[in-house]
Amino acid sequence: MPTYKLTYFDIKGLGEGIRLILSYMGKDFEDNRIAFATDPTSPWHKLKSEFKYGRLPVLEIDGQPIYQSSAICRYLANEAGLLGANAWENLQIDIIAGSVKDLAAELMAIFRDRNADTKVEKMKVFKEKTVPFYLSIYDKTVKDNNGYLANGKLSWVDLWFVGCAETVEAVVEEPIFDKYTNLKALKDKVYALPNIKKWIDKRPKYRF
Ligand SMILES: N[C@@H](CCC(=O)N[C@@H](CS)C(=O)NCC(=O)O)C(=O)O
Repeated sequence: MPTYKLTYFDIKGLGEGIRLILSYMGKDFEDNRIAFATDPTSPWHKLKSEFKYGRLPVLEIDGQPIYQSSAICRYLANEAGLLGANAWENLQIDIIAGSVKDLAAELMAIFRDRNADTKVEKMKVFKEKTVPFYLSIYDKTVKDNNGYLANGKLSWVDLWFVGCAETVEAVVEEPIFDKYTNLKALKDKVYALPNIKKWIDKRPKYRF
């Protein structure tokens, strides 16, 4: 039985989908969390150079580090049975995953902004334009895809999206899942999966 150690920040963000997939697989994993802070004086900045790409999440499998959230998800999904059935189906999953990363990157850019004024302005644009742009696409996609983001069935991108979207919801301080009802149904369905429900019940509570 391989050992799993996930190092990420004490947020959901790009790491929660990995926690959800490992939970779905019924794997025990070490949930190593680092205080989320982006300023140069934070503890993370002392640790950053210890990680090959200076970014998290990093998953260690039997001590072997692997990088890039979506690559990690895809790797685990192979064993979890959460990939598409063929190259075309995997393409549909990757298209959604790539766009979720674009959304996450926009949010990270705001976190990294050291100018208080531009930060407020960028957050306003994120909340009023960026989030509705992506979420209305995903909501319609779920509606047209039998209740899932790709291929009309559960895949790793559903789990990864739900984890990221919870962070977005907390950051914009608006109940986005109430507004986008197809996404709310997707989240409820994912959280009702028995192993995931166990994780949700025991996971640490963080603001985002
Ligand atoms: N492409 C990477 C992006 C990782 C990334 O940007 N992680 C952010 C947190 S969500 C991070 O490590 N930020 C800290 C930093 O850049 O110093 C992935 O998908 O894993």
